[in-house]
Amino acid sequence: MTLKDKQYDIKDILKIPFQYSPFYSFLIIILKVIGGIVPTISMLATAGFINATINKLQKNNDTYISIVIPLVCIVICAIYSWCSTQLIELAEAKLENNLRKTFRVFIVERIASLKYNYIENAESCNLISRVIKEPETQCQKGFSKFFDLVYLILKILGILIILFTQIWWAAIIIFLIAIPVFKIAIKGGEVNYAAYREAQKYNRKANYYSEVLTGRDAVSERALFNYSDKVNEYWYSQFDQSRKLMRKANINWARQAGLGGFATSLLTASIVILLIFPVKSGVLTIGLFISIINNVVSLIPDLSWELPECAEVLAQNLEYMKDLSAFINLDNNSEYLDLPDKNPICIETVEFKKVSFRYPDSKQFILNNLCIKIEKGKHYAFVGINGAGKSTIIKLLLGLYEDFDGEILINGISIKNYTQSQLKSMFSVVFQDYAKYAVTLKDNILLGNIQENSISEILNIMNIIDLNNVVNNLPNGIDSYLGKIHHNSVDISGGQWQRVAMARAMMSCATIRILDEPTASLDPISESKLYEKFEEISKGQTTIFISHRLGSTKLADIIYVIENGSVIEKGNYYDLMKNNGTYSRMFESQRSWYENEK
Ligand SMILES: Nc1ncnc2c1ncn2[C@@H]1O[C@H](COP(=O)(O)OP(=O)(O)OP(=O)(O)O)[C@@H](O)[C@H]1O
Repeated sequence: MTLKDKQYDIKDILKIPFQYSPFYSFLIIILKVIGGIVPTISMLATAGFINATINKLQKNNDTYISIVIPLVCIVICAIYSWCSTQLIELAEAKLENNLRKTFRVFIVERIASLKYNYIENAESCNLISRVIKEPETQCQKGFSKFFDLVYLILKILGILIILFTQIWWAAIIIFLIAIPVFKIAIKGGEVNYAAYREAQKYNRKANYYSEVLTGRDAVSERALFNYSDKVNEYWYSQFDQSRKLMRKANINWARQAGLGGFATSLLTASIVILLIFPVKSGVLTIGLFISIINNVVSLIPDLSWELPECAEVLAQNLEYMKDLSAFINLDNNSEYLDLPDKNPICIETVEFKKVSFRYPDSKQFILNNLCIKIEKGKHYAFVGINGAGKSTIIKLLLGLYEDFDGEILINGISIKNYTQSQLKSMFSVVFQDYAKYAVTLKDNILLGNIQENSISEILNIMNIIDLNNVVNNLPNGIDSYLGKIHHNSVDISGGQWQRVAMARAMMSCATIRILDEPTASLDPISESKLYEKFEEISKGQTTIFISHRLGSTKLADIIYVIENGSVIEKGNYYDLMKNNGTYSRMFESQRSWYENEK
């Protein structure tokens, strides 16, 4: 089941749980609606029981049955209240769990199908992090609070109707005071969510600094540079901003709720005193008087705390629905969820024809009339200073951004005419910031092609890429957990992680293999050797590699030198060295790195 692209509102707080977990949603409604009627029945039964008992004791003119029936009613009501509380808790937990298994999965899938630019944009990242933060709890809470509200309204109405039949003006005053209390609570809920929304921006940053301060990824640098105090200042500043925003909202809310509570308490105390007169004149029976006092007093927490809390949570939920609407309406493409095509198209040529590109929300062109041609079976290298646009070329090639000027042709056909599944099957990439998954070595490699589950293929790739030495030193071979999370897991070296990332990319049947400088933690000679290996195992295949260390580019058939998003030089190593241009100058400045290489 999916959610439609539309504006979500109060109706959807009810619809979504029904859509994903109809049984438990229905159970919660029934239990809460009956629960709302029970206090009125209990109130009447208590009054009947007291009156019948007084009659029996004082005048002996009542039968035992008239005592027993209301007593049984009181006991049944008490049992129902107890049992329904337990059942509701259970149903709410089940509902939340079902929403976690369905609704949350839908949201996660939706994130995976979002256009790439939203993932890199700070504003949409904030929106996504708000929407993905326990969506199942948000929905369950909104739904449950709505029916808590129904429960409270039924309970209050029951008491008010009985009170109305005895002293109508008291009922009307209570009713009138409930309206502003409710309105204040709704306003408070909106303000609180707005504060939460602002606070989340700071929380995201605080969480990041907290990870730097306590996480295992930065452990070595933390010890070396001893920067904890400095980063702690960054963390505290973000945390403090968030805390102040939430505290301000909470103080406002508590002040308003307190005022409502004070007014309600004062009013109910006056009503109780005023009820003494109808009792004295015989208009109100003692049984009903005691029962009304009991229930009117119970209205104090209901009106001053429970009702506002329901309204506040609902108001917050409505704001969440606005976020959900904004999130669902972000441009997405369900094709992004497709797995790579099992029969990849063989790429003969890829051509960038006068391609210009700027990132969304940015004015600066990163690629400027870029022209490059990639032909089957050749090895290419992209070189250039930081920020020249090399990785951006790869992002466009993968179809991550579609808004560019000029043409990108694959086998002479515009890239826009290929499906995501086809594009995914054409290229395998090892990125600069490749991931280190805390799963087994085998799964680390298998993630590169989850459709292929062949151990022999994994072993073959590990052999080609010289990972066997690594495996021999692992406690459970390829089933050993890597990283730092699991007990008994092994953290391998930077260079070994790079080989694992390369092995993962090689699991794909793609016809073009791309290395986007994943070798930063290797020294120049090791990098050069790794690229040699890469070339060797990719014989007959098309490869592109990006590197700042030019020793590795000697083997490339064609080197493109990129500057400001355009090609400024093109040729093989010998052509470019003869040219005496940018490449040759860069190469000479690095020559000493390779002098000892045999
Ligand atoms: N998502 C983005 N939004 C806006 N600008 C971006 C984005 N990603 C990259 N840029 C900018 O685009 C320019 C080119 O970046 P790119 O990563 O393509 O360079 P590069 O040549 O690969 O650099 P490096 O060698 O440092 O990896 C940089 O100025 C960078 O700041």
